[in-house]
Amino acid sequence: IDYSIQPFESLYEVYEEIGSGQFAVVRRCIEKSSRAEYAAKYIRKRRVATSRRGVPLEAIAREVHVLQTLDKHQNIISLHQVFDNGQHVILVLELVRGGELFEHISERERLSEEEASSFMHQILQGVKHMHFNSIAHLDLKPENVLLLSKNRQHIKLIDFGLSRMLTHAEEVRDIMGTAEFVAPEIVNYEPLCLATDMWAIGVITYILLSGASPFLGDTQQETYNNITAVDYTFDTEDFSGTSDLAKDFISQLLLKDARKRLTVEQSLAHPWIAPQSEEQEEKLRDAQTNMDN
Ligand SMILES: Cc1ccnnc1
Repeated sequence: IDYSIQPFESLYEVYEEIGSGQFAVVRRCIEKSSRAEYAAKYIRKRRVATSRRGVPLEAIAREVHVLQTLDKHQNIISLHQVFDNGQHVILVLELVRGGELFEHISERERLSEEEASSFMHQILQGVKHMHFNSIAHLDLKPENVLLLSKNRQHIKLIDFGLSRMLTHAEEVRDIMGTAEFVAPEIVNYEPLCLATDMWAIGVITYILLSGASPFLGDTQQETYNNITAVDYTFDTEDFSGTSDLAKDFISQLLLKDARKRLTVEQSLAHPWIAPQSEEQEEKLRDAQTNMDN
């Protein structure tokens, strides 16, 4: 995608804020020519290398490259256009109005196993597309999973600000996502890999089924200690009604040795994930077909 020359504001009408992060604000916008709605993500540029404010240009370029590489998947947000207005890079993204999976859970406290399995199945489809392209998300968490619309189960992965192309060329060690979801290799600054995402899949599944976070401590250091010790249990009353199959799925992901964790392919074949009802599969295939056309 070329950085459009015309100023963003001359081509789009900008409306209310719909999301915000450490260095980004997302606002609903409408493209004047097509009247189509999008989400404009304003990423603040880091002006001075030693500054802590804003995002370095090469990190922004990475996020754009990842979004372009992953384009057109029913479970990944799509990128429409990119602008640079001097202080910000503006990503014009597909608009997703259903809110965060995170809010959906907190409204419900916890989800049924069918609903949790369906959400995880879709997150795994998006992660499979990423891993097939040697891209690790490295910041998977319920806040980065949006529902296409309130009452539908169709989800989209967003926020590829920390995602990296993991080529064998360069080792990646210095990523730090959100404490609760990071794998032991991130806490220990060891080389990261695609399996780092699979640990986060295990943490998200645990939360969807129980409403509790497996490693969360009273301080960040305590959380990190719990993670590197892989110190978690199912015996809380939250898991009383949960199937052994679901617990088996989680326990094959929350393994300290990244090489022993289920890959995204193995996860999709796991019996707790695999038996998606035929009409559900049909719906998801239709969603992909619509994307391709
Ligand atoms: C918050 C957000 C981001 C991207 N698309 N829609 C909404």
